[in-house]
Amino acid sequence: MKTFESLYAELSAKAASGAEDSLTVDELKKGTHFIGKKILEEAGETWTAAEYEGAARTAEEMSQLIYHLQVMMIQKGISLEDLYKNL
Ligand SMILES: N=c1c2ncn([C@@H]3O[C@H](COP(=O)(O)OP(=O)(O)OP(=O)(O)O)[C@@H](O)[C@H]3O)c2ncn1[C@@H]1O[C@H](COP(=O)(O)O)[C@@H](O)[C@H]1O
Repeated sequence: MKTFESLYAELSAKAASGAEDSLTVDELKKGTHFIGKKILEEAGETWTAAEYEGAARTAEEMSQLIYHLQVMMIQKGISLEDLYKNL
């Protein structure tokens, strides 16, 4: 099972490697505007799931939101420490 930290490390490694089969690498190439739209999309889907679809579906959408947030972190050079100091 992955954690927030292990996923961030995995995505950072994917970004550094430029792996051609990586959706993360693809998304980073599409840039900030695209990633931002995904964050909005997944945030909305999280809200909808929370209203109408139960905990399991909400957790699934939250996981996708966290993923795209992490892609944006990497895109903008934001470290875990940069994030944690603001929590
Ligand atoms: N956790 C995720 C993850 N969550 C979401 N996504 C991306 O988001 C897509 C699914 O959500 P979308 O909204 O785009 O697609 P959808 O079918 O509309 O799904 P819903 O929005 O309806 O829920 C996937 O096709 C991925 O592009 C993810 N892609 C990757 N990961 C993790 O990142 C790791 C690295 O992935 P790669 O970079 O592709 O190797 C993987 O091992 C996973 O653990």
